[in-house]
Amino acid sequence: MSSTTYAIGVDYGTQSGRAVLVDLADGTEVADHVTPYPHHVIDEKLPGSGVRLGHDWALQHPGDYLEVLKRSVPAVMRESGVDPADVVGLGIDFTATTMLPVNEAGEALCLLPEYRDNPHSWVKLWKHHAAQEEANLINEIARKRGEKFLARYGGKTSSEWMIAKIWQILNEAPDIYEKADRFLEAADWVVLKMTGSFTRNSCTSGYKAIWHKQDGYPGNDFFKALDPRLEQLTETKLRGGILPLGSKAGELTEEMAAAMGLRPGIAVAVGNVDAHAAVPGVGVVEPGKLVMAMGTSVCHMLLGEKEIEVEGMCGVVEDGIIPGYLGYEAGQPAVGDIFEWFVEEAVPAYVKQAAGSEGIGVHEYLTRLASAYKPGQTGLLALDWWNGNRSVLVDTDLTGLLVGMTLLTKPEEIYRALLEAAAFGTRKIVDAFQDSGVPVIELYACGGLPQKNALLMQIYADVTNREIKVAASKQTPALGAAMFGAVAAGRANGGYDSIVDAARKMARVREESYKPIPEHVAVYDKLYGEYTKLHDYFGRGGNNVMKVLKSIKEDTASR
Ligand SMILES: Nc1ncnc2c1ncn2[C@@H]1O[C@H](COP(=O)(O)OP(=O)(O)O)[C@@H](O)[C@H]1O
Ligand SMILES: O=C(CO)[C@@H](O)[C@@H](O)COP(=O)(O)O
Repeated sequence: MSSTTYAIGVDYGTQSGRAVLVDLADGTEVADHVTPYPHHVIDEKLPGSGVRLGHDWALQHPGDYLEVLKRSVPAVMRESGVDPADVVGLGIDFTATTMLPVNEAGEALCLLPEYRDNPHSWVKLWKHHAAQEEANLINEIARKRGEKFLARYGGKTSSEWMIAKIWQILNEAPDIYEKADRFLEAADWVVLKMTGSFTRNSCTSGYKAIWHKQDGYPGNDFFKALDPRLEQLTETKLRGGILPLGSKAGELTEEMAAAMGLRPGIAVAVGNVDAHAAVPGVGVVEPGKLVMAMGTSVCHMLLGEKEIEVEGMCGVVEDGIIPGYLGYEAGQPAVGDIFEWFVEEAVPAYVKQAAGSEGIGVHEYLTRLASAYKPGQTGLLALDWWNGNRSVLVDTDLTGLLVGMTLLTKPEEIYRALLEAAAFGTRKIVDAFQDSGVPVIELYACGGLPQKNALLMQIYADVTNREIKVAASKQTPALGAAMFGAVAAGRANGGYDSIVDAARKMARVREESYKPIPEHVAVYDKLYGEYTKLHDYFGRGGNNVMKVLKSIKEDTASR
């Protein structure tokens, strides 16, 4: 090993996985490579058999995750020319809960011929929302029993999480439930494949599987009250030691080292959630700084000193983001995805042609036109619920809304209203933390959107009335994951002894930031008042039209 050492971070997103090779002295990203998942998001039919999937389903192929390791890691090694002997650690971050059933050997059930035609044997992606009934029951039963864990999750658990997804498998495919030796987060499965060790990580367990550092999982009596067949779940199919972030899960096996072009025996850190890995990736290791990981969805992370109940937060987990602090998380389950929907499904042909003839993308074209409007000038207001609401209402059955259209409304005005709606959704989250006593002083942004859309970032600053600093890294979660890989290796092996040390040396924000413009803030305050009225009316039971429409739609489809 030379005096320059490196770690690799692998970031598993919704559409693709990305490996980044990082210089541990100063966080320089020496090389990166993206592998789009060959099977994409599977939401209509199973590959091979063509078995059709139900409404709100979203699956992935676990083999795609290994493809990322086998294609992207050798690619960064090749491109950089770095000697594998100088790579001391590797960390990964993942979407979550993205989970799968495995057999005793840790093999994914969907990769075995006898189970592959059953959709429940596949990886359920975080945005698989078909376990909403189970989630509703978990919340109702927990509330009735006075389970104290509910408060740690803002009063509700989500259909995106582990227990609801497991229970859906039990309800709809009891044979798959039976055959599953364990249910694993995909993050832990990939770590298992690299090291041969079964580990679970404190981040996904805490935020997504109702585990608590002091209290453990809810008791067997709670699971029995859900369904007697679930009574032993945490001792059986969820068994396994839960390790804190930065722990070494194991060492890279000979076989995987050969496939990845690395040295066997290097430290592999326990898995982490993508958004959470981004926090040290932007250099945030103290309270008061809300980190927004902005892409397909937006996740909001904040450190605090005390465990406080905040309405609709996704969770508060001790050591869940940075050891020594309570890590708070909230989120919006669609942001970039809403803009994508508009561009793909609702933009007239003339806009696409105009963008094409200028040689720019439709997002860029609409953003340029939308930038010419002042706040409030479109006369439009939207609710950002195209994929439900994660915080503060925690309800995946809510849907999108747009108010104020006239015969003169232009596509770019709608696009701007959608950007503003996303910012209003974030303001709800900021206000919920601030009003509950978890201060939000500054905002930090990372992910794809801050690099793609300056108008969006200015709107976020204006709507929240806070300065927004942007990560210097384009791959913040991967950088954070690499930092945890370096911590798993330890200083004696060329890494770091703590994530705080690693973040101080390796993370940076850009020099320029987005500052609120007072005239915009004033108009957005008024619009936010109207957003809040719509939000409460449609989201807090004043008018359940969104749910009624959904149920009529489902009844009609099943007839
Ligand atoms: N110029 C743009 N303005 C706003 N959104 C954009 C733009 N270009 C792409 N997007 C959206 O960004 C999202 C992808 O964000 P990114 O951070 O790259 O991905 P991921 O969340 O999968 O990591 C997509 O939903 C896409 O619609
Ligand atoms: O749920 C979480 C984090 O808690 C995310 O993994 C999920 O929203 C997916 O994030 P991305 O949009 O892929 O960045």
